[in-house]
Amino acid sequence: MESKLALQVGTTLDRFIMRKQEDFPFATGELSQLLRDIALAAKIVNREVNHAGLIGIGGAYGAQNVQGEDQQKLDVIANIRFIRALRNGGEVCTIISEEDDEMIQTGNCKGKYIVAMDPLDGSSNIDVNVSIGTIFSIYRRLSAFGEDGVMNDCLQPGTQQVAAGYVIYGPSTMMVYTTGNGVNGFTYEASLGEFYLSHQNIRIPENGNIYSCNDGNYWQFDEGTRAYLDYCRKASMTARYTGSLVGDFHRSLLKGGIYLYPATGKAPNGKLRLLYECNALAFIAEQAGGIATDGKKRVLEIQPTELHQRLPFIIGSKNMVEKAHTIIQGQAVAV
Ligand SMILES: O=P(O)(O)OC[C@H]1O[C@](O)(COP(=O)(O)O)[C@@H](O)[C@@H]1O
Ligand SMILES: [Mg+2]
Ligand SMILES: [Mg+2]
Repeated sequence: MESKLALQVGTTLDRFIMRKQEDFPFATGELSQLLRDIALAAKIVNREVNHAGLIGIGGAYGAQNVQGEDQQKLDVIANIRFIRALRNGGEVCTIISEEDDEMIQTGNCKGKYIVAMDPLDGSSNIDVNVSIGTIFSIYRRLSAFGEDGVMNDCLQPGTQQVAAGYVIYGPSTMMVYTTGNGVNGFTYEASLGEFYLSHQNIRIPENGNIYSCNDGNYWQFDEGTRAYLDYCRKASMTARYTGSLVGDFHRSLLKGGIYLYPATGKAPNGKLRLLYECNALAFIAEQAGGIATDGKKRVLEIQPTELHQRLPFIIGSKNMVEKAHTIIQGQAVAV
């Protein structure tokens, strides 16, 4: 048995998963296999994202999803790829997807896990070659084996996640995830078809100088949020907003920063979805030393009531999110 040396940068994702499994004497390998299934689907979607313009899979699909958003072809293709990989992998009994109104039963009644996913995040950026992503949350089922998963299995608070992560399809493709023991990032080497450990034990800087928010909504935000954005400007902080949650969060994770998608007149409950966008990133942020809230409450403690529920979202460096709270809640004035 190979000695328990620290895992080196350049370790394959497969080996990393295997080695981490050894840390759990009672682990039975299903979660490890599920993480591999997600990585497999990510490799396929990565290829399609890279070639979208060449093989005519850019652009609109011509239908709307349950959110009333126009689906892009890649939203639908990524959804199919991930569902297929999770179904064939056999570890998942039920899937919640941004692109499907209802729970998706995979038929794997012995499957231990529930996956909530945003198959393609940042859809408005697909055709303009800006980073996009996939977001996933993994829960253990609560209901008895042998049956399909039920709504209760799917409406668990974020604190119950056993693993969560995202894939970013950008200048390089990376998979970043946590199983509750820190956050690690793997970069995809397409010519070898492997993800390699490139960012070990990621810690989000407690402070940063970058704020990320769709400023075009400024006059739709409440007074507190406007006061915080005024503070960011007066403090000459740097504004960065790509319009892809995964891309904007990934930058904050590595460099420090804060991302906000507050409630607006158009989206009074916020735009982002608790089950398959915010819970996963909140788990990652907290595991990396950051904070994620709905402006008041810790996202992970929110009890979900609907599959596609939305919430206002603030996430990022600890001191920056705390500062935002004090200004937004009117306990401090902008400088
Ligand atoms: O265009 P807006 O209103 O700024 O919204 C951008 C936000 O919406 C999203 O695109 C929503 O995610 P989807 O693309 O998965 O629907 C986020 O990635 C992004 O942060
Ligand atoms: Mg999304
Ligand atoms: Mg999406």
